[in-house]
Amino acid sequence: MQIDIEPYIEGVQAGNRLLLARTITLIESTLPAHQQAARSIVDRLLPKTGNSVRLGITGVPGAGKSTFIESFGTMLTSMGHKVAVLAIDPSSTRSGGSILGDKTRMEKLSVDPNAFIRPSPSSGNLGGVARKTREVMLACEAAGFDVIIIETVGVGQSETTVASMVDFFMVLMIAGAGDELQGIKKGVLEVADTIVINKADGDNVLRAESAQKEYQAALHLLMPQSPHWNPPVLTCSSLKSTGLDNIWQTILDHRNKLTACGELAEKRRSQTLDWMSFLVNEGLRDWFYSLDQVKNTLPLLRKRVEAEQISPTAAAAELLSILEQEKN
Ligand SMILES: Nc1nc2c(ncn2[C@@H]2O[C@H](COP(=O)(O)OP(=O)(O)OP(=O)(O)O)[C@@H](O)[C@H]2O)c(=O)[nH]1
Repeated sequence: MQIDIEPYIEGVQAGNRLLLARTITLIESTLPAHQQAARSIVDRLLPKTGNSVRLGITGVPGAGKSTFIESFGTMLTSMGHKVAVLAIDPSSTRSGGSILGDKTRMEKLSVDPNAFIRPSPSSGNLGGVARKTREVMLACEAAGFDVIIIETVGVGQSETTVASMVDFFMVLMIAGAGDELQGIKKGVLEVADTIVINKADGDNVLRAESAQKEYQAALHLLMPQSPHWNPPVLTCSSLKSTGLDNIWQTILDHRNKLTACGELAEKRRSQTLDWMSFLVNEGLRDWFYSLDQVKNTLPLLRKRVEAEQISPTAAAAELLSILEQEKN
C-alpha cells in the first residue's frame, strides 16, 4: 500500500510532535515501503534542515550524562530554544536496548513542551542505528528544533560515529576516578571540541579543578583538529546547574569562530559526503552478503580458514571472485 507522505511533510514542518514521531517511526522501520516513504519525506524536508546547533555528548557510565542533558537541556529551553535529544547506543541492554528508554532519567526535560526525547532504535548494528539517527536529526531540524543533542555511551565505536555527524563534540568526565583517562580512548579525545569535568560541587570542587588542569595538559599534547579552535577543559555541576551557561557560551564561541572562517560549512559538507559513501559501502556489503552464492560459500570457507586448510587471503579472494561472476 502506497503511503501518502504529504501529511507527514506538512505535519513535521508545522512542528507537530505526533507527526514528527510518526515520521521517525517510518525512518526506523525495516519495512521496504516504510523506508521508501521515509526517504521521500527526508528528501522533501531537506531544504528545512541544517538550522540547528548539532551537539554530540559522550562519557563513561557514571559521568552523569543524563543529569547533564536534563539540566543543560532545561537551561536551553528556558532560554527559548527547542531541544531534541537523540541517542546512539546499539549495544545497550538497558531498558530493552535504549539508553533513553527510561524517561525518568530526564524527568523535567521529558515533559518540557520545548524538548523532544527520542531513544535509539532497540536493535541493529552501529551503522544502521547511526544512519537512522542522522535522518531523525534532519526531521527534528525540519520540525523547528534548533539544538539537537546526540548522546552516546563512551564505549566502542559509537563516539566517533557521533562526532562525525555533529558540529560540536563534548566528552563528559569526572574527577577523582584515577589519573588514567577513565577508559576514554585517545581517539575520542582527539575528536573532542571540549572536555567537561562534571560533578564539580561540594567536596569535589578542588578535585575537579585539578582534573581540569590534568586534562588540559593531556589535550595540549594532541594536535588540534582545527587551527581555529583549541579545545578547552571546563567544569560544571549538572546537579547544581553551575557552569552550564559557560559551556553554552563555549559552544557559541566555537560556532562563531568556525562560521567566520568557513570551517563549519566545510565540516558539514564533508560530513554529508562521508555519509553518502558510508551508505554506498553499507549497501554494497548488504547486497554482497545477500547473494546466494556468497551465502553458500562463506560457511565452508570459514571452516577451511579455521582449519588452516586455506589462507585468509586466498579465501577472501575466492569469495570476492563471486563479484566477477556477478558482473558477467
Ligand atoms: N554530585 C553530583 N552528582 C552528579 C552530578 N551529575 C550526576 N551525578 C550523579 O551521578 C550518578 C550518575 O548520573 P547519570 O546522569 O545517571 O549518569 P550516567 O551514568 O553517565 O548516565 P547514563 O549512562 O546516561 O545513564 C547519579 O547518581 C547522579 O545523581 C553532579 O553534577 N554532581
